[in-house]
Amino acid sequence: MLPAVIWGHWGLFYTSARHSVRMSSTRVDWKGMLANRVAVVTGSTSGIGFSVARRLAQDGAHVVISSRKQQNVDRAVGELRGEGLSVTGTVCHVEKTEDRERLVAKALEHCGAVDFLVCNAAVNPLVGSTLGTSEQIWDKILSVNLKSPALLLSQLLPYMEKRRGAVILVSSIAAYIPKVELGVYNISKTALLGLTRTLALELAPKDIRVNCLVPGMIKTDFSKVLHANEAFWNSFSEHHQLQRIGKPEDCAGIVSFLCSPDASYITGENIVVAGFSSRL
Ligand SMILES: NC(=O)c1ccc[n+]([C@@H]2O[C@H](COP(=O)([O-])OP(=O)(O)OC[C@H]3O[C@@H](n4cnc5c(N)ncnc54)[C@H](O)[C@@H]3O)[C@@H](O)[C@H]2O)c1
Repeated sequence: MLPAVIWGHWGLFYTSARHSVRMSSTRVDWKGMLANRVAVVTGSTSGIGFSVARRLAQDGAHVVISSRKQQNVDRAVGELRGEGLSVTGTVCHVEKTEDRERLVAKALEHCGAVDFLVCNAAVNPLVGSTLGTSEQIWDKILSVNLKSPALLLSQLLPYMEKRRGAVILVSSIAAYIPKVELGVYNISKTALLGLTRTLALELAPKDIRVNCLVPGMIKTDFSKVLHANEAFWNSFSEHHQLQRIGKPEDCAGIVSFLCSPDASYITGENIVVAGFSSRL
């Protein structure tokens, strides 16, 4: 029973506690923690978004998968359904109004309401210096990474009210430790910290919590251009206290926790999942 006690009183120990429960012979069934809840995850056909979608569904939520290509949506939905999870999916390029409308409609098919929104989609970071960036690239990065989460939330909000739900924005350690190679991406991810706080204030009266996941270097296709670059990795890994690169699963449990009732008094926070603390 110890893991359950740990979970109840110190929610942040949830991931390891849950893991130990799964590994033990006396299994405690955690499924159902997010039962009867509906989650929308953008950019969820690969990497961190896919891992988050899988974990929310494992914890009982019905999850709506989305990203830009139908074939990727079909593959992700097929894989998770094959694991017995409750998921649906649709194409949603987060910049496109009509795609966001389609995503909202798909999410409402399950029970007419939505509980959780995880804004994970973002455009590839490597653009170089801020002052050398064209106006077109500025617009693209700010549109996908910053504006689209707010616009999607405003479209979903009427269906999230009275559900005591949660929003998770996905920033980056680049917001805390900017790297010159990442230019405008650093800025878009820093602005998400401000969006988190502003939305937390705006939505508190509706009992909707808004928090921010701040991943460090996580091994995905998105970050390959960075972690496969020896010079970049050597300079970045100087920060690391845990001597490894992160896995998408390292981010998934914390998102599930932030959606769960055990996080019901947490809002406006940034949670760094980076293998180090920028404060140490
Ligand atoms: N991997 C890392 O090291 C790292 C570090 C810090 C932050 N992040 C953040 O984590 C999030 C996920 O990144 P990842 O590493 O899992 O990348 P990934 O490339 O594995 O996944 C990104 C997903 O977003 C989708 N996507 C991209 N642009 C989109 C758009 N316009 N509309 C809809 N979907 C779109 C892709 O199809 C893909 O499914 C991003 O917000 C990224 O900024 C990643």
